[in-house]
Amino acid sequence: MNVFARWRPLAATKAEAEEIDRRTDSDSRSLTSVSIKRKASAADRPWTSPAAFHTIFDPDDDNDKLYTDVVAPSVPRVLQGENCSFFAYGHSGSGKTHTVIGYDFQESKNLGLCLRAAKQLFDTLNSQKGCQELGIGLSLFELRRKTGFDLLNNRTQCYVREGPDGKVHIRGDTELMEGGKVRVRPIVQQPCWNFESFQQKLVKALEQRATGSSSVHDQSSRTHAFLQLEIVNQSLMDTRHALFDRQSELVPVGKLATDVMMEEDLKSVIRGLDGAWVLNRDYQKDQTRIDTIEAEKARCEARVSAAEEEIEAIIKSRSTPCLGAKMVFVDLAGAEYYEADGFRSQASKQTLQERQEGRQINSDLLALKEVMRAWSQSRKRIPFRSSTLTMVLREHFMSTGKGNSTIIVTLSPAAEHFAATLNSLKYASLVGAVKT
Ligand SMILES: Nc1ncnc2c1ncn2[C@@H]1O[C@H](COP(=O)(O)OP(=O)(O)OP(=O)(O)O)[C@@H](O)[C@H]1O
Repeated sequence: MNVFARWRPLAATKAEAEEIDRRTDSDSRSLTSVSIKRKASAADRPWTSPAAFHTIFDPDDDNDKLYTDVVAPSVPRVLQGENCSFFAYGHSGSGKTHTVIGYDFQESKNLGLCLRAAKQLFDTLNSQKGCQELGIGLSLFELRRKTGFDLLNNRTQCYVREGPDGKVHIRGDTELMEGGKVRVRPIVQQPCWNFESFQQKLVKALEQRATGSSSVHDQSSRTHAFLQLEIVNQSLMDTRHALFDRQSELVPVGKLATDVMMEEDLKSVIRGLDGAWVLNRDYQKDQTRIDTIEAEKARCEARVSAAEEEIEAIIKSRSTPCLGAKMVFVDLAGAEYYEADGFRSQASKQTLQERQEGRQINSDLLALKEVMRAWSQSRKRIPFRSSTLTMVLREHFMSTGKGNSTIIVTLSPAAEHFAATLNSLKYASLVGAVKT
């Protein structure tokens, strides 16, 4: 994995008056290591990371510089059909949201990485022959504990489930429609055909992002936010909708088939005098009933498979290689360090629920680190199931080339955040220094 680090500027507050003493060293393999110590005093021993970082950005480097060095080199690969991902990792308040999403949506130098990427994609697609009909399908959801919230669909609650095909699906509740039809909404993907509409939809959706109290500040994003940009055309969008309709048809039929089977199984046994279950000789299993519903289920499954194949065919027969390519940006929830100095005062303001949430975030991040390490080393067993966060990311890791994943660790230079900064650097250097 490519690992970058970014120091944010000191905040103009009393608490951030003192700065961490830090030094950057490049080694012969062009990867960089960093040494930090709490104070400039000679008595304080520095901690030095392994050579694990591509670049360490200074507080003066703006989002534009980061985009040019970190994300822009991946755009030609996306245009060739490859998937890429970018994760922002760091303790609460270190600058993840500023980096990935940004807080200023007007000034181009301050745009978050995802918006800048969308801008470059649109500029390139508009200037290339045969690409004018392409757009970006935007999905945006946040993950809080084990539940997703679709920010492009009024924060509809979604659930992360592994399907019988072994794939992980994120879907809302089953909705009852007019005429008794049901629908199971997947995460919404909004097609955007120009940058302005992409920006508008993103900014509106971000208004729904949840904030809460972290051990550092009160306006912390206590969720992992996933932004996916997929290159789409109208025909791909239409076929996806057809697939969702067919999946919705399958849900009640599949449930009915299970119910019928269970009912018939239950009727065909009775409890004997000794309490044990024995065959009910007075009941003959209604095999015709079972076969009828199983045949209906098989028909629905075949319709789902046909729609899936149609999507595959559209992507395979693409006249432009980038159709279906994805860029994923993840603004991870901030790691929490309760015992670290500097965090105690704010941490004591947190509710029990917020502290439990903080522990859940830490365990998600630990699981992610293990997945990244196992995946980078091409290990046979990758522990995707160890958390909901890694389950959600499974499909993405499986479809992304090794060189196409990037982690950006964001760091506070304030001495009072020393312990948290040290932890973030240790985390990132463990991922970055993996021998493949
Ligand atoms: N590189 C930077 N340049 C200027 N300001 C920054 C930078 N990084 C962060 N900030 C500012 O610091 C504050 C905290 O940043 P941000 O909200 O991005 O942190 P975070 O890591 O996402 O926190 P949390 O995990 O708690 O949501 C914001 O006011 C942000 O504008």
